[in-house]
Order: sequence, then structure tokens, then C-alpha cells
Amino acid sequence: MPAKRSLDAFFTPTQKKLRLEESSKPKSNHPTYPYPIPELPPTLVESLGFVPAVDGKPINDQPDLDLLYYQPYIPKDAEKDLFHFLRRELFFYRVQYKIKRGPTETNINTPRYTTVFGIDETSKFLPYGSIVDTTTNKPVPADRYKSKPRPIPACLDFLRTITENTTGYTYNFCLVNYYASGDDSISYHSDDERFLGPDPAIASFSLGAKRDFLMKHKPPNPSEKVETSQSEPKPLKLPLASGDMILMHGKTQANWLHSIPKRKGGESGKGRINITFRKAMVKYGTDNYYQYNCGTGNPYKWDEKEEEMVVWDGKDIS
Ligand SMILES: O=C(O)CCC(=O)C(=O)O
Ligand SMILES: [Fe+2]
Repeated sequence: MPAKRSLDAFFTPTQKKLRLEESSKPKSNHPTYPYPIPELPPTLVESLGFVPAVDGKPINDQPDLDLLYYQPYIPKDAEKDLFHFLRRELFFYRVQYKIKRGPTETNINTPRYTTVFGIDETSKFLPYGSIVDTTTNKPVPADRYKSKPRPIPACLDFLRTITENTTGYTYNFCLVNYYASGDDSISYHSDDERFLGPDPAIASFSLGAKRDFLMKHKPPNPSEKVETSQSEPKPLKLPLASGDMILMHGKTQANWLHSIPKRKGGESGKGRINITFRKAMVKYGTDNYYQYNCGTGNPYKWDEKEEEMVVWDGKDIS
């Protein structure tokens, strides 16, 4: 002990000691990550052993609609901690891209933070993070993918495993959205890309601020429009709360659109995380997901002091 250190200082943990404790926490790492992502704390793992908190309620009383709504899925004692853990530890992107319709090019600013992990069924990660072809088990050529795929970190992989057990489906992708406020949104779309295969199952988690999830039937194809006795499909509004999970499966994606509209009032001043698990069947799915959810910009990280996402400058990571 240095001669001048006071007794007080002796009992106060030093900066060095804190750093050491921090660095000894188990973390997931990969060359594609801007920084390592801690594993879930044991208390959270324990609470997540009790999922689903309640049974899913089927919503299938409308044409082509097949939902299971868990209200909630994440136990009440875990939902807040999981939200704060993921917001603090994950990195996100604010993706910009151009779309071309005929001669006009439009710049799109994705109105939320996004990130993605996973790889399609034609490849798989080995435990140390290298990628092999699923059928040959041989390393994939370096140029197989446009962006380097990222393995699902342990904290999200744990959630994936419990979700697979509950829903009976398997998933190879994890997409994460962060809506910083009521100004962030996702417009009407369906997750019906061909690379997901027919009738894809999508498990979608909500954490943090309550936001409305709107659903409406796709407009009928004029050539298919026939008079039937079936009643007109009615739009739906599900008030997704922290810890809720909604499984969309069957004919849902082929026939229904969903969105999280911008909102004012309510919990619009607070952030919300959405996590979806999906299964991409072919290489194009991997290219597409990284292009639109990571892009080419800098990562953002949650700043506990500023209470906002800030561009991560590669420093000051404990
Ligand atoms: O935030 C949500 O609940 C929905 C997100 C969504 O639809 C998507 O990422 O495809
Ligand atoms: Fe979606």
C-alpha cells in the first residue's frame, strides 16, 4: 500500500478494482461487434426460467389471422431489468438508404434505431465464431455475404432458446428495434419476404414504453374479389406493454400488414425495445437483414448520463 493512502481510501474501491470487476464479467464477443456484449446477469436468467408468465391467447377470429398474444410473456420481476440491460449493452444503428422508383431516387431515414444478429439456414456459426456451410461443414468463402454476419450474443440467444421452447418454432435471426420516443415508428408492412419461406413464424417482444401495434388486412386483389358471406376483416389495435410477446404465424404475414405508428402523449417520452426472432432460409435473407438493420454508419450506444443514444466513439467502454 502506498505510504500516503488514508484509511478511508483503503476501504473505498479504487477505479482499477472497478475496471477489473467489470472486465471479469462474462461477455460475448466477435470481430464484427464494435465491443463485447455482457451475458445476462444470473438473477435475470433465473427469472426468465419462468416463461411464459401467462399462456398465449389465440387471436384467429378473422380471415387469415393467426396470432398468439402473451400478455405478458416476460415475468413482471424481470421485464424492467431486461429492458434496461439490453438498452445499455447493445449497439444500434440509424440506417439510411436510397430507394429507386423509375427515374426518381428517394433517401430514406429509418425512423428508429435498429440492429441485427444471425445467419440464414445455409450457413452456421461454429462456437468460436467462424462460419461454415450447413451441408458441407466447410468454411464459407469470404465473399459469400455482402456484410459480415454477426452471431447472436448469449443474452439474446438465451431469449431465443426459451422462445423456441414455448412456440415450437426455430429461429436463426434476431432483429432489434429501439424506439427512442413517440416520434420513432415503423410503417405498415408485412414480414413476408420470400427468403423467410411460406407462412413464416415471427415472435415479437415488447420492452419499455407501451405502444400501439396496428394490424389491417392487405387490400384484396381485384381479380380475386368475390362476394362471400365472410365478414369484412376489421383492423386491430393491440396495446403492447413491456414484457408482452406476440407470435405471428400461419397465414398472417401473407395477408395482414402491421405497424407501430408515431404517437403523442401516453408513454411517448419513454423508449421502447422490440425484439423479433425469425428464420431466414437463404443467403439473400442475410444480405437483406444486415443492409437494412445495420447499414454502413457508426454504431450508437446508450449513454447512462445523457439518457440518450450517442454515436459510439470506440472509447470509454468499461
Ligand atoms: O416494434 C414492433 O412491435 C414491430 C416491429 C416490426 O414489425 C418489425 O421489425 O418488422
Ligand atoms: Fe414487422
